[in-house]
Amino acid sequence: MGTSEGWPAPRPAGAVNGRVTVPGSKSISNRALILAALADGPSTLSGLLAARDTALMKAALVSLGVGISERDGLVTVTPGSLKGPADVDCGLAGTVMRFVPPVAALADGVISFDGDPYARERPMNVILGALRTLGVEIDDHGTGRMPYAVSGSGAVRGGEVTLDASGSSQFVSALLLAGARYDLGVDLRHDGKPVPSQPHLDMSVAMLRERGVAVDDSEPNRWIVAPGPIRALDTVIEPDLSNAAPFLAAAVVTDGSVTVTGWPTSTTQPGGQLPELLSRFGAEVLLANGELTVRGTGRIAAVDLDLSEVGELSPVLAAIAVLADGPSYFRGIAHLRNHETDRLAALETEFNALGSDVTQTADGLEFRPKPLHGGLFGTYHDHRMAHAAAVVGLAVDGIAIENIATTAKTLPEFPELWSSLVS
Ligand SMILES: O=C(O)C1=C[C@@H](OP(=O)(O)O)[C@@H](O)[C@H](O)C1
Ligand SMILES: C=C(OP(=O)(O)O)C(=O)O
Repeated sequence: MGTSEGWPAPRPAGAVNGRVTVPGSKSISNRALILAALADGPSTLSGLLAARDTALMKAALVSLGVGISERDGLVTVTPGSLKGPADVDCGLAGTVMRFVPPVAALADGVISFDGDPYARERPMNVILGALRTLGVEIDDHGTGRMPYAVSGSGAVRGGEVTLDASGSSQFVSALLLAGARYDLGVDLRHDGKPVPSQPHLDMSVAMLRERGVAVDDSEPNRWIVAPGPIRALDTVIEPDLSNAAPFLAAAVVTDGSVTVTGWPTSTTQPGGQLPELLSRFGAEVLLANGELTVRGTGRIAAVDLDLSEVGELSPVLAAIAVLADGPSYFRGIAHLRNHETDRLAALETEFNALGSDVTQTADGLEFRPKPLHGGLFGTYHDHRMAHAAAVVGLAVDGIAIENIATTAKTLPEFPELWSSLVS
């Protein structure tokens, strides 16, 4: 697996038909870990994702003094008194680099943060600036980027802060998740272009409320988190619906039928929009008995989609769009330039290298489908670029995926799950 020539993407002879079960949601897992670490007692988490991003989150919390133990697939988190010094490796995980500094601010001591080389390119200035306004001392050598150190004094004043979260919803989520533990809570206002990824904001608010925290989000672009305890909660993590996307896309691009088990009846995950999005591409979708089935219909329809709420689905949806029967447009995703890589540039470059005609716009992508040929698809340390390559590889001979191991960020089993579904 993963030679210098890349991982040969499976190219099935016919339709892909099958069932798949995907592991726990990255976004819910890392929120559950943070909230359990800040809670008023131990919490047991079932179905927690085991992947690089969650391993980094667990290691970060343990280094701050939180107890985490695992038995029979259950993870028990026992809050401890948060202390430095500690070094936190963020890898390339937005949820670690954004969500942990507001927790580190509650520790007593200096907590230093660094990560993968590209992590230093991902914007942090908004969250670091907001934390300073809330009374936290941070040294980032004046860069607004990694590496940085948070000097905690064991408590954070909190209170009012205005920030521009148009670059990432994670700036807001980060402050909401820790905010109840600040002396004054937080009263957060967004001022700027729209905040992307509304489902992820709803996820943060819902998970806080489930743990007894009072959050007022009734006014647009304002979130008030009351100070108070975060209740410990034993919980079951939903499957990662964004990681289900490539498997469902396999049905769309091969005229097959794929069922994902354990589909929640209601969810705050952006993947909850997949049934609607995939039907826009012409697929038939059936959500019944806790399973989602997607069937290809012999036609991949061109689309014009605003993906601002569901940006992380864009790479896989782009792999469908390059195979569609006409030009497609993705809008509202300028912030993807701040993800694991500049995803707009990466998708444009890699699909065009296969013969497509994809162009970046100010806030999205335009696709003019062309016959594609094989080649080595670069992934830029981005799990979802690898997923996109695997999807297009179902329909085009000779696609190889560079560094398939990058899928370990959120789904280490991807190569095996993919091969067993599509081969
Ligand atoms: O809060 C979260 O768990 C996430 C929020 C989103 O970030 P952006 O708002 O930066 O896109 C999403 O893309 C990311 O994969 C996970
Ligand atoms: C943007 C993503 O990740 P992160 O949590 O690192 O921001 C993603 O998983 O698509």
